[in-house]
Amino acid sequence: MIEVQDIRKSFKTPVVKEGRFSGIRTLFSREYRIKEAVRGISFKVDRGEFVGYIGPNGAGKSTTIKMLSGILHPSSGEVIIGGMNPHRERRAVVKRLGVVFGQRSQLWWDLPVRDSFDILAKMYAVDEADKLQRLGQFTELLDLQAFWETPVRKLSLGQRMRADLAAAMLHDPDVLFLDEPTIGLDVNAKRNIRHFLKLINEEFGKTILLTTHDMDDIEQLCSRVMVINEGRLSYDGTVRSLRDSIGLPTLITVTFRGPFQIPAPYLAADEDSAQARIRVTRVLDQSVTIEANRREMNTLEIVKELGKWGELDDIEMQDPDFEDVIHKVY
Ligand SMILES: Nc1ncnc2c1ncn2[C@@H]1O[C@H](COP(=O)(O)OP(=O)(O)OP(=O)(O)O)[C@@H](O)[C@H]1O
Repeated sequence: MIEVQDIRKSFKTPVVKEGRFSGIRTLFSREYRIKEAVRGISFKVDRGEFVGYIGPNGAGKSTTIKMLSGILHPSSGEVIIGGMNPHRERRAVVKRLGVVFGQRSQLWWDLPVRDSFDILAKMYAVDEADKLQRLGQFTELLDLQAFWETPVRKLSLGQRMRADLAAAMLHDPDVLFLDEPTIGLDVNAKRNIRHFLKLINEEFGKTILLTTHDMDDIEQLCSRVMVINEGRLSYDGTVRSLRDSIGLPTLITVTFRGPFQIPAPYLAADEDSAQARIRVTRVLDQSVTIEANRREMNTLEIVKELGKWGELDDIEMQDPDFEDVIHKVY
């Protein structure tokens, strides 16, 4: 559905002059700085995938999304969406794309929400019956009715984001590019947006590329995640294997039914010994909490080992916090 072949994007910006009349001198300066925002990225996204596209500030995420949606022209490389090039066949591609930039609305600021939808329906040549059918669906899913007649500038951020998402879906695109759709939202509003995104991916089969700084978005929505760092992809795979590859310890708390005995080497966790693959971090009555690295020992091995210490009654696992995993990747 999306094919990206070695895309690059450099920005040329004038070097800012210091001192008196700096503005005017910068304007007429011939000195430029080249910023390589995207430095050769390739990937494919299949129909129906929900892919997270993450990276630190300034990594090149928005620049990539802008190249994919045809807003920016790559300095080199090629983008193909649904078999078409977004620059050469802009009109046809735009019909198959929905784009949401969380920081900026595509709705008309001073007009009631309803009017923006009327304009968009005309722009995308959505016929009246389809428009009404989709609006009915979105109104129900995103509760648009409450602010249907309100000018966009008076909407809360959560309402505005719901309206923007519905607007991006009005022409029934196959592919959605979402750049920070949950930015600045409270817990409840985020949950509503995530619920909607999950639904349109799973029930309506939309292919979604999601940029976000909220790792809960990624964990709850994406099966696959791509990490961009300084303009290059540094990871492309499942969220699960990203966790595992980073090798942060999993916390496991076991409760023993009767007496139990922790072998001495596990308590005196010596980093170099083989036993250090399991480290006891807390003992409280019948429960023992250990840290183990699942890159070194799989779950079954860990449980087998713990079973030698006493009769197991209960076991609880806590994966490393995804924020911590990502912190290591960045
Ligand atoms: N129009 C532009 N002119 C010059 N430099 C630009 C332009 N757009 C982006 N850049 C630079 O390119 C780099 C990548 O920017 P981009 O907005 O793609 O990052 P990002 O990963 O989306 O960051 P963030 O998470 O902060 O939104 C940054 O150094 C940015 O300053």
